[in-house]
Amino acid sequence: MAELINNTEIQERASQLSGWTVEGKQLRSTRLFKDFIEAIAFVNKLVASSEAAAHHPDIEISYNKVTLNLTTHDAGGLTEKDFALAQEISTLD
Ligand SMILES: C[C@H](O)[C@H](O)[C@H]1CNC2=NC(N)=NC(=O)C2=N1
Repeated sequence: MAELINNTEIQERASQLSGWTVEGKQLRSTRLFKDFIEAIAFVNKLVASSEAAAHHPDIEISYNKVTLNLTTHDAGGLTEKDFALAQEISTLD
């Protein structure tokens, strides 16, 4: 099982991530798009990286707004898996 990252390191790692905040035991990112079609296109781009990592964001879609939440369920908090996937998602348009 992936190891939990301690709070000090979480803050440090999160400060190096663009567009993500720590909310409780989750990493959260909200992205705004032109419309629903662009929002869904972005969500589709998440499939390949999420499947490759065997790690998947929880996704909220509200018209042109996509909110992603990452946590590691079996570890009960944030692990390297969350930061690695968040970093990769940050590189997507
Ligand atoms: C067996 C499989 O790897 C697990 O259920 C994975 C799938 N995707 C996951 N995604 C996320 N975000 N957290 C998890 O703990 C998780 N667990």
